[in-house]
Amino acid sequence: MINKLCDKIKKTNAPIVVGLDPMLSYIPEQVQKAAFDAYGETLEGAAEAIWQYNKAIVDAVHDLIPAVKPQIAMYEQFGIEGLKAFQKTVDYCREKDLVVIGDVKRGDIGSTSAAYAVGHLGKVQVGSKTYSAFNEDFATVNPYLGTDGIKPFVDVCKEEKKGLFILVKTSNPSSGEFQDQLIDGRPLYEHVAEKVAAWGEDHMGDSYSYIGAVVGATYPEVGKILRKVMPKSFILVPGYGAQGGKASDLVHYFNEDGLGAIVNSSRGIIAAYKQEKYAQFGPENFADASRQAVLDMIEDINGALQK
Ligand SMILES: O=c1ccn([C@@H]2O[C@H](COP(=O)(O)O)[C@@H](O)[C@H]2O)c(=O)[nH]1
Repeated sequence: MINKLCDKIKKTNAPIVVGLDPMLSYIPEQVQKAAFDAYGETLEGAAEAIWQYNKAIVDAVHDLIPAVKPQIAMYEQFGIEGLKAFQKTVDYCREKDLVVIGDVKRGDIGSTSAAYAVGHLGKVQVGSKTYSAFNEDFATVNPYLGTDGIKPFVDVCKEEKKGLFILVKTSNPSSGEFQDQLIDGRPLYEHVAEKVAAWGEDHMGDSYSYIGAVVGATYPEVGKILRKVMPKSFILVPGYGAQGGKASDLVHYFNEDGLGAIVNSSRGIIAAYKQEKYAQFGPENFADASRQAVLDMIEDINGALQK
């Protein structure tokens, strides 16, 4: 899967990932109305609205991008119906040949991590049969529990040729509270990054490891350091756009081969029609606004990389 991600980035010339983080408040009136007419103002109605919204956006942008990153929290808030919409979204994006990064941020003691890994990346055994439940290509994982919490994910990734993005330095304002704490004179995120590099050593694709890292766009100086600590790890970079990360800050997250990082934008793409810049599209053409926002993001990132 890491080779597919690299190939698709080269083919689209777009080191970006569209975050499918649907909130009802982003979904235009007409999409909500159609869903509520069919299912009422119920959890099922909400799930239908987010599914139709996602589908329209994916249809509008899939040819431009290598990958999507559905954020499971936005679906889980609607319970089982929301999770069904998550699954439909994952399946639809895979049908469109997109790499799917499940932003699920799992991680627990080993036996529990094994169940998470099976559910999101592997196959679950039911009697004599096996099923892929959610079937994402990559999942985000929290490393706080240490090696025995990560190993089950790595084992499933090896079996299935799938990958991980492990939280190393997150984009949020408070991320430094724990992640910047010095241990033996170096911040915790550097220690975690060394582990990510080590965990990935024996699960390599052609050029990059299947085991990648999350490093926020909002801490570019840290990104520059971590790129060197994990030269073979792909970096998933959230925080561009809505959280303030800028393309010019992201140049050092990439390697000299032009690969090694993939920049996420969620609200900035899926709710583009709400921005003044894309107001001419109007809510009825929300998916066209998203397409334009993707084109602008690609130009912005590539422009910075070529300078
Ligand atoms: O450090 C992190 C890790 C994950 N995220 C997730 O990425 C998106 C960002 O959404 P935007 O709308 O582009 O701000 C969201 O799903 C976060 O949970 C992150 O932001 N930072």
